[in-house]
Amino acid sequence: MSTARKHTALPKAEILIEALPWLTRHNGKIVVIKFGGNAMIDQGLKAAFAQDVVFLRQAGLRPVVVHGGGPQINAQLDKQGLISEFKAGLRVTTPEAMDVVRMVLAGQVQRELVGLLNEHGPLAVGMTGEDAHTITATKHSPEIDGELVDIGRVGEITAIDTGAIEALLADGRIPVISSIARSADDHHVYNVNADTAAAALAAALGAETLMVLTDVEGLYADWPSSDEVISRLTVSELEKLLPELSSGMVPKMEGCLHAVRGGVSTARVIDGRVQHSILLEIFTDEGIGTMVVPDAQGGEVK
Ligand SMILES: Nc1ncnc2c1ncn2[C@@H]1O[C@H](COP(=O)(O)OP(=O)(O)O)[C@@H](O)[C@H]1O
Ligand SMILES: CC(=O)N[C@@H](CCC(=O)OP(=O)(O)O)C(=O)O
Repeated sequence: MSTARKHTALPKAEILIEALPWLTRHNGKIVVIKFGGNAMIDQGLKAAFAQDVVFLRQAGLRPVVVHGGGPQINAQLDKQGLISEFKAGLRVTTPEAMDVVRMVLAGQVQRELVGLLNEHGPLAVGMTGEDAHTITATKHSPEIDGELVDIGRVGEITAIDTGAIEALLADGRIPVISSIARSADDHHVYNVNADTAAAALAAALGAETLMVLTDVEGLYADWPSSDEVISRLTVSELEKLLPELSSGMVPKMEGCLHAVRGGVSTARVIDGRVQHSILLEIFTDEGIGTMVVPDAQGGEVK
């Protein structure tokens, strides 16, 4: 090799070596990555997301993707002249709306992500929570102002069967999961918030990390008046903060709490609008978003 080529290759070798302790520590670990519909802004970002996920897989981790699609569902409901309404942060899902949710999540968003991942090899396999009893739910009626409210076909998760996901992981695949559940009570399918589904899957799979990609930098301490991001907090600190949070952040942070309480080592909310945010989060010591850790590891609310 010429001296000039050695010179340009050396910084690249140093970058790879810097990642070695991290790669060694996380080898074989499951990482659940939730890609929010609001973070799927353009083709470039989606392609970079796919590259990051494939990179993790090729580096020896076992990524599982759970995707959202709220804005994409809104657009399709709009086209069909159906109303989009949210209560307690959840979509009021009539039987007609459920058909649209299922079509958009499983037939559109999931297919697109599977396609992007599979540009890198025969890796991704798409499924919904309906498949192989992966997610079972019962009808969810949230309490609003002290009253139980009927919001239609919205599911509350009652059981997770990780068998199909584990079989795919054992086969070296990347499962890409839509947040739709089957019901054990009736023959209907139910709409589950994708953050909630990702967190429940992370806990059930014994994942090392849950990463939630969204359209903000992380959890803001005093939203919307300030954009100061809380970089790290413990589950107890998060629990105290939960009642103050508003709509979009509620299922995300409840999910992070559930995941870490369920044994996941860290749950992170990161900015999916930043290209390669997954790799940035992993390869920078302090991370780029908000990290939720168990109480034993201590935190700081900034
Ligand atoms: N404390 C907070 N910190 C950050 N974002 C917040 C906070 N409270 C509410 N939000 C809102 O939550 C939104 C993210 O949730 P959501 O719209 O459901 O995204 P996604 O499609 O990624 O699930 C942000 O865009 C912001 O408007
Ligand atoms: C019950 C409920 O609200 N389900 C969500 C499922 C999709 C989702 O969660 O998408 P994001 O992650 O992009 O918000 C919905 O219908 O919008």
